Amino acid sequence: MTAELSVAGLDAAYGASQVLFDVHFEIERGETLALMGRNGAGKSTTFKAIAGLLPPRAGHVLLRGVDLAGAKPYRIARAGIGFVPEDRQVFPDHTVEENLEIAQKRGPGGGDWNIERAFEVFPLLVPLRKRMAGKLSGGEQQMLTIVRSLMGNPAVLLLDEPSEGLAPLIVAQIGELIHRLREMGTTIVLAEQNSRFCLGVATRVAVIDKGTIVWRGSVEQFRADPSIQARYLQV
Ligand SMILES: Nc1ncnc2c1ncn2[C@@H]1O[C@H](COP(=O)(O)OP(=O)(O)OP(=O)(O)O)[C@@H](O)[C@H]1O
Repeated sequence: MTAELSVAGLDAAYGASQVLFDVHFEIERGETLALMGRNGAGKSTTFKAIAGLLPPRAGHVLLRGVDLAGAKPYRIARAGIGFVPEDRQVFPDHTVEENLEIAQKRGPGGGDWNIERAFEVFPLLVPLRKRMAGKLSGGEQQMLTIVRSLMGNPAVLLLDEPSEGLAPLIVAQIGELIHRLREMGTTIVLAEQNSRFCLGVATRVAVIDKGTIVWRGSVEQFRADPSIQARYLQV
């Protein structure tokens, strides 16, 4: 079976400074993979390299068997990789509805996401529909950026630290949103430092340390071995 997304031998650098070394992982359709690692381990850089924002120096990014490594970001997005960066880039002077409209297009993910469906599936957004995105709370903006990325009907969604900087109650709501997406069959790679959060929503785990994948396995295997957390995730 061809993996939905397969990353292999990925090297990436900022100028002369190489930060990713042979990053590799695979994800099957409908799975949620938690990419876990400390601050600075290389999670965001991995996503940027996959999404084409930092063209990789080497390696493959296969989406349903088609290699997208090094393609322009818009082509990668159009091919079906949706990326939600850490810094929640909403269009602040547009309403929630307009933010969703701007992103709406048919995609290869086979989904049939559109604005009306988004409001149906995520009713928390309904009362915010006419609000300016710049006036939303951090949690609401996070929810909006995730739902907005669905408007392109991606095959795979890359979520970079969606729980970061949010209050526990809001983190729980974001967790529910991701759960909901998973139940609907969305394929998700979730970069996180917050292990409690991501173990609640993920099916598989890959641990990255100093730009290299150091462990891969199921959530059950990860939970059963506290030494992994102690070695690679605690400060
Ligand atoms: N624009 C940049 N220029 C140079 N070095 C960078 C740049 N962005 C990140 N780095 C370095 O690359 C390494 C990996 O950073 P990255 O942001 O991918 O880590 P991360 O696991 O996502 O951590 P964080 O949770 O802090 O985002 C770090 O050593 C970081 O200092």
